[in-house]
Amino acid sequence: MKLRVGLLGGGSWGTTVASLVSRNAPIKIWARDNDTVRDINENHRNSKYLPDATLPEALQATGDIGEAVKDADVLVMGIPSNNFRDVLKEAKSYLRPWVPVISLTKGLELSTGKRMTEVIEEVLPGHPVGVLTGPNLAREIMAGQAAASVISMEDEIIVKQLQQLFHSGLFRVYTNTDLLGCELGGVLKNIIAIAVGMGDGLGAGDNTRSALITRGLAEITRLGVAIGGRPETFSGLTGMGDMIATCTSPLSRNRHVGVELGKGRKIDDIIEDMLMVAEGVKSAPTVMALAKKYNVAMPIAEDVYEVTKGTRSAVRAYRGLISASAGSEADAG
Ligand SMILES: NC(=O)C1=CN([C@@H]2O[C@H](COP(=O)(O)OP(=O)(O)OC[C@H]3O[C@@H](n4cnc5c(N)ncnc54)[C@H](OP(=O)(O)O)[C@@H]3O)[C@@H](O)[C@H]2O)C=CC1
Ligand SMILES: O=C(CO)COP(=O)(O)O
Repeated sequence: MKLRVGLLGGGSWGTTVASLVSRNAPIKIWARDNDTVRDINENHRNSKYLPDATLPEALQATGDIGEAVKDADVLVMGIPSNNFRDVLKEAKSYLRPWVPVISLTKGLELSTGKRMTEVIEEVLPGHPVGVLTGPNLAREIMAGQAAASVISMEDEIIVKQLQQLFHSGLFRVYTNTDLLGCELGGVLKNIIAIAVGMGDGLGAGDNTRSALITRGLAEITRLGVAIGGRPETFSGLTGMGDMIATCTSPLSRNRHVGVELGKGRKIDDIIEDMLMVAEGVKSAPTVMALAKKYNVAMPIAEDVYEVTKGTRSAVRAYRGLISASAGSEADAG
C-alpha cells in the first residue's frame, strides 16, 4: 500500500516538494490562503509563489488542516520557522501516533534557538523526525532542472523508506543519518549567502565571492561540529552544496537581501518589498548566540548580524573582512 502524505505550507518550496511527491504517492497540501487552494485545485498553478509553473493534476490542496493531516502516514512541514511551532500544534490533534514528521524549513526558532526537528520532538514526542535539505532552489526544480537533495533521519530503516517518497526523475534524493549536521548546514548557509550578496551588491569580484564562500564554509563547519554534527556532512550536499547554490544564484532570497544591503538599502525596506521568506535574517541573532555558547569564532556571520541589525554598514563590514589580519587557514578569521 502507498504511503499517504500530508504537507503543510503552500509557499514556493512546500508546493514544489508536494508536486514531486505527487508522482510517487497520494498527497494533500494545506495552505491557509483560500486563493492558493483554489488556484492549485482548479488551475493547477500556484500563481502567488511559482508564477511560471504548471503543477501536476494529481496534486490536491485543502484549506482544512485536519483534512491534510488526519489520514497522513507521513507529515511534511513547509512552514517558515517563525510560525512552525504554532502550525504543528494545530496539526497535533489530527495526527495519528508514530507518523514521521519531515521538516523542509531552513531556520531556527527565534525565541528558543531550537532547530525545527527539536521543535517537532517537543510538540510531538515519539514521532520519528527528519529533514529534506540540500541545494534546492524551488523555481529551478519546478522548471524540470536536475537537482540532488538529502533526506536525513537518525533511523537508518525509516530514512530508506522515506527516500522513495521524495526521489523522482531528475530529483535525486540521498540519505544521511547525521540529522543535526544536515539540518544545521541548511540553516547556517543562509547567513553566508547574505554576506556574499552584500559583497556582490557592493561590486566585489569573483575572487571575493570565492573567499567568502570558502571561509564561510569553514566557520559554519566549526559551529556545526561544536554542536555535534559530523565534519564530513558540511562538505556534502547539505553543507557545501547548498552554500554554492544559495551564495551564487540570483534566485536565492537570502542572497537577494545581501545584494540590497550592499546597495545601501535598509533591512526593513528590503523585507517589506519581499513576498517570500529569507530565513537568514531571522536566524542571525540566534546563530550568534550559539556561536557564543559554543565559543566558536564566526566573523562573517557576526558582520551579517550587525548589518541586518543596522549597527554596521555593509561597506564597513566588507572593509573589515578584507582588512582583518590573516593567520593560518586553519584558524578563525
Ligand atoms: N524556496 C526554496 O527554494 C526553498 C525553501 N526552503 C525553506 O522552506 C521553508 C519554506 O519556504 P518557502 O516555501 O520558500 O516560503 P515562501 O515564502 O515561498 O512561502 C511561505 C509559505 O508559508 C505559509 N505560512 C507562513 N506562515 C503561516 C502560518 N502561520 N500558517 C500557515 N501557513 C503559513 C505562507 O502562507 P501565506 O501565503 O498565506 O502567507 C506561504 O504559503 C523556509 O524555511 C525555506 O528556507 C528550503 C529549500 C528551498
Ligand atoms: O535553501 C534554498 C536553496 O537550497 C533556498 O534559498 P533561499 O531561501 O535563499 O532562496
